Amino acid sequence: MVLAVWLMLPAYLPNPFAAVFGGGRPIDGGKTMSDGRRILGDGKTFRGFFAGLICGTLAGLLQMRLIESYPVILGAQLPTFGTGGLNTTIVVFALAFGSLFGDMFMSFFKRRMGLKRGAPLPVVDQLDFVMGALIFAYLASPYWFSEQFTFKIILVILIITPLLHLVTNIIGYFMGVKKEPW
Ligand SMILES: CC(C)=CCC/C(C)=C/CC/C(C)=C/CC/C(C)=C/COC[C@@H](COP(=O)(O)O)OC/C=C(\C)CC/C=C(\C)CC/C=C(\C)CCC=C(C)C
Ligand SMILES: Nc1ccn([C@@H]2O[C@H](COP(=O)(O)OP(=O)(O)OP(=O)(O)O)[C@@H](O)[C@H]2O)c(=O)n1
Ligand SMILES: [Mg+2]
Repeated sequence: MVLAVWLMLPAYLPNPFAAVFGGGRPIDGGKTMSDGRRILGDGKTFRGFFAGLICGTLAGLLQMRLIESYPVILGAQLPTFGTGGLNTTIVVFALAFGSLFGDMFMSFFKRRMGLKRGAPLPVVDQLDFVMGALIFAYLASPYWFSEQFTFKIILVILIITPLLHLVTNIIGYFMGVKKEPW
């Protein structure tokens, strides 16, 4: 489980940071589509996107520094991101970007379904950013991705993420960062 969380941290962290620092100008500019509904909604802002992207990428680069001193945590040999050098930065960036993109991508469909901003869509809300992160991480480094994201690791991610998402959202709700605890 530690491996799964380690690999996903650059994808996990953007969303809470987007929630903390989000707000201001919405990415869709307030525009609606032919169905009369917003393209993305007020829950997707430039500030949240870039704050999440920067924090997620920095987290991954920090992990690369941490691994130099602590290559093993809780008995698990920690993997590096990517194949080294620039590819490492590209993979970390891809995990953070994919996480935020996946979240936005599903917000688009939530609006098309007539769901208001903040309305829950169970399973989708918990896994949209995971799908985005995995797709972009694969595109960034197919070889590294297939080495690290084994079937078992992906299964663990699909099981623990809804749990982590729920707990984090509840924490965020009580912190006043989220309007809803989901
Ligand atoms: C171990 C268990 C069951 C729970 C631990 C939960 C935990 C460590 C939470 C971290 C605390 C935290 C980051 C609080 C932030 C509160 C906040 C600002 C929330 C607002 O954002 C909530 C939400 C917004 O995204 P949304 O658009 O999808 O609604 O964020 C969604 C949450 C995620 C995308 C997943 C976040 C997961 C983490 C931050 C995992 C952090 C894990 C660790 C620090 C290591 C834990 C170690 C092990 C071995 C589990
Ligand atoms: N790119 C982003 C993503 C998130 N957020 C902030 O983080 C909060 C939580 O994100 P999320 O739950 O995904 O947004 P919702 O408000 O639930 O909107 P949606 O129904 O589109 O998911 C948002 O309300 C918003 O304040 C942001 O500003 N910019
Ligand atoms: Mg939401």
